[in-house]
This record gives sequence, structure tokens and C-alpha cells, in this order.
Amino acid sequence: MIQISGLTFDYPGHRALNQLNLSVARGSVTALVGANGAGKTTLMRCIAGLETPLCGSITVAGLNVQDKPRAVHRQMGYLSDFFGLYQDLTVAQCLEYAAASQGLAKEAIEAAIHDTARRLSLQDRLEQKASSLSRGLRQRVAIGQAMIHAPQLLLLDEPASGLDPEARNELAILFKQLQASGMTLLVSSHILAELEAYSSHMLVLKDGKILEHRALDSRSANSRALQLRLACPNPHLAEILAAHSTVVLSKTQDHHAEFDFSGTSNEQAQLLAELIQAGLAISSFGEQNLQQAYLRTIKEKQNES
Ligand SMILES: Nc1ncnc2c1ncn2[C@@H]1O[C@H](COP(=O)(O)OP(=O)(O)OP(=O)(O)O)[C@@H](O)[C@H]1O
Repeated sequence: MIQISGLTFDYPGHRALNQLNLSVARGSVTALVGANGAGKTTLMRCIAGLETPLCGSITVAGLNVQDKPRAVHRQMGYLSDFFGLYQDLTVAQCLEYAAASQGLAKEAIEAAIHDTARRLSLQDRLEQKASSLSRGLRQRVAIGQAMIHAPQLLLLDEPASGLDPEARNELAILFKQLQASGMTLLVSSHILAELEAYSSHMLVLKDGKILEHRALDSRSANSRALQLRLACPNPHLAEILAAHSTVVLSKTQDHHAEFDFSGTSNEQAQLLAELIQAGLAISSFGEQNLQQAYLRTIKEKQNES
């Protein structure tokens, strides 16, 4: 869906993106993560055709973003990290405005408003003014504006910032529904637990470069990152784990280990049984979450450089 080759972007006196190469698969949901200033917003703005790179090329659905920005915009929705709504417009008017500016035919607009409102559970709010909406509802209207033209690709910059846990959960459910309907999503956030609920891939940026881009779905990966925690420390933990040919250790302490495991779920269950049999008092055993995977990536790459 997105192909990027040799992308470099400079702000005056600062290189924000440095020779990025990237391919984002159709139908994926990619969590775009990285520290403040890593280049996430700049990357999204370049993909959205809102910035002109120094060099490199970006194509979306086979269309070159610089050559055919309007055609690309028809395939794409973009929610900026600082979006605004016209306060005096009702929700229906906000959606109508977005539909018209996306070039939807007049006769298609009414249906698009109702379809979008239904998907975002905004049907009961259509006549309410934007100024009277809660933060979560405003966010949903802004997402509605970005997707009213049924784009193939949705770029969302910090879509959950400022939302309460319930609204975040609703957003995660929505993103899963959008993915199920065939949409490709690129979503940036600092809250990794939230991205984990719906992401299929993780793209880590650091200082304008890609640190890692990989699938999160362990069912499609050859190996998965597991972690184990002990109720009582055991000085032989590393030794016991290392005896298994399916295990490649990445970090061990007396009470905690992180490792890559290559094997089926049955073999994983077998490993757990053998570790318990070996006398380890295991209090938790399972896949690393996104936050742990992210911190591990950052650490590994730091050690490499
Ligand atoms: N208009 C600008 N002029 C100069 N430098 C800028 C400008 N906008 C961003 N930068 C710099 O470019 C780098 C990348 O910024 P960007 O906003 O893309 O990062 P980010 O990963 O989205 O950060 P955050 O998580 O804080 O939103 C940062 O070092 C930032 O200071």
C-alpha cells in the first residue's frame, strides 16, 4: 500500500528523516513508535503529501505522492496530531464539509454522512454542535472527517491522546473494524499498550531512521519473543533455558528472562512444563507485550551502535 524509497526530509538546519526505505502491506495496521522528535509526524506528513522531501519517492496504492497528490488524497485519510473542528458546525455539517472537500458527489454525501456516523457510533450526535462534544467524541468526528470518502489508507497521528480508557478501547475496536473492512492504517502513539490492541506491525523510528519494522503477529513469525518471571530467584535460570535448542536468550537475571522461542504452541507448552519440572517457580510466562518489545529493540540497537 505504501512504498518509500530513499526518503530524506530536512527542516532548516535539521535532518528529520534520513534515507528511509519502507514497504507497508495492504490491510496492515502499523504502530508507528519512537521517542519525541524521532520523525513520526514528519513521516506521516510526507506520506500525506503535505511536505516536500529533499529526495526519495513515496507511492501510495501505486500512485506517486509528489506527482499525483490529488489522486493520492482520494485514496487516503489523514488525522493530524493537532486537528481542529469548526465549533459552530453540527456533527453532520462537519462530516458534510469533509465529504464536499474530498470531492464526493452531492448525491453521495448524505449516505456517506450516515454510513460514517454509524461506523463511529455518532448517529445520535449528528445535530449536536462540535463545541458541545466531549474530547472523545470530537476525536471520533475528526476521524470521521478523515475517512468519510472511504479511503484505502488512514494515517492517524496520536489519535488517542487525551482520551479516557473507555474511549481508547472504543477506538481500538473501531480500528479493528476498519482493518477487517480492508483498510490499511498507520497509527502513531506513545501509548504502546493501546497500539498493541489493534496493530499487526510495529515500525520504530529513531533520529529520522528506521530502527525496526516487523510483524507483531506471532502466528506468522518464525520465532516469538517470550518472557518469564520467577516468584523465587534461581541462579541457574539462564543455564536451564539455554539447554533448550528452541531458546535464544536475550536477557536474564536471577528472577527474569527474555528470549526468542522458535517452535509451535505445543512446543511452547512443553517448554513450560519442562521448566516447571526443573524446579523453577514460574509466576508468569508468555509473549512480550509491545512496550517490552519496543524497549528491547531500542536497547539492542543501542548496543549494536
Ligand atoms: N517546523 C519545524 N522546523 C524545524 N524543525 C522541526 C520542525 N518540525 C519538527 N522539527 C524537528 O524535526 C524532528 C522530527 O519531528 P517530528 O515532529 O516529526 O517528530 P515526532 O516523532 O512526531 O515527535 P513527537 O513524538 O514529539 O510528536 C524533531 O527533531 C523536531 O524538533
